[in-house]
Amino acid sequence: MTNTSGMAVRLDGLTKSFGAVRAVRGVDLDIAPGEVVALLGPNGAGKSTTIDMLLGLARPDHGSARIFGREPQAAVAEGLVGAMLQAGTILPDVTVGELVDLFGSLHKKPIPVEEALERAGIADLAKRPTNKLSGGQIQRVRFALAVVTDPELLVLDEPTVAMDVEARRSFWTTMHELTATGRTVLFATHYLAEADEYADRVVLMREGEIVADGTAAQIKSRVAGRSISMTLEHADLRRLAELPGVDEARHGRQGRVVLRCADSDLALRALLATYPDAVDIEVESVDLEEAFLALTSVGSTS
Ligand SMILES: Nc1ncnc2c1ncn2[C@@H]1O[C@H](COP(=O)(O)OP(=O)(O)OP(=O)(O)O)[C@@H](O)[C@H]1O
Repeated sequence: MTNTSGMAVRLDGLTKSFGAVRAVRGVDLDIAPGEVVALLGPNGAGKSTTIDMLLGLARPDHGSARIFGREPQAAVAEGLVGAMLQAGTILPDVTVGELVDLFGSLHKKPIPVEEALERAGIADLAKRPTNKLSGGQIQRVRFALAVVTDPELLVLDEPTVAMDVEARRSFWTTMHELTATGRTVLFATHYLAEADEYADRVVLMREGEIVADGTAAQIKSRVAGRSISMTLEHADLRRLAELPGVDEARHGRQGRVVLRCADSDLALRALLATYPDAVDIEVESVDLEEAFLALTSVGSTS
């Protein structure tokens, strides 16, 4: 049996430049077995370069990447890793079934082709020539190639990029079934909702560095905590802004008053003590999009 004890992924001081471009600047990241982690960041943040180094497709200038304690190439050769990358064409002049079979046969312990196609939701495409596929279907074939080796770790670079809403939903249903069996997943995405909904943990990158790492809820709360909105007659915004835990007070929609809070619990207690006539009170988290923009925009502090 394969020894897969220890961290599924361990990146230690990973650094890479392309000429003057410092693409990845000292990334440390541990991913435990069974975690589903989203790598989020704006264009050029260094996500693909990090993934390439993790898979042994690019050599770091400094630092190291390990998969279950092994060098990336060794882990890939052992079939411990399944990857779905954006780049790379799919072999033409074969059927989908033949392609997945060929790919599986290069590895030690492939699952049956039918099962890989089933897991990717393309059982009906087995006999389809690979040059007769839509963009979304090609993504699913890539996914079948990633799972046919029955890997412990799946690394997916923007897996749902060419899929419509329905295809995306069914893709994630399939992923859920896989992760329920304890597989580890690292996926890069631009869809914040996907990270929010499907990842146990979100790692935000900006300019080659990790700027936030936690559950989606923790990351949201990093950005100005929460907001409290209420109906309050004759509100004095200046005094409201001075309440403990409050950063800013403003008028919101439909005559409501909104407090942006660093500490919403503290602010709520102070609000109720000072303004008993505040009614219709709602406490809301900032959404991941606000947090993403705040934490990844150049010049923001983290
Ligand atoms: N082969 C290369 N040669 C030169 N510069 C590169 C190369 N690969 C990446 N870069 C640069 O390194 C930086 C990080 O790029 P990378 O592709 O890792 O970011 P990313 O977060 O994956 O972006 P995207 O979301 O657009 O895919 C960018 O400034 C990019 O232009």
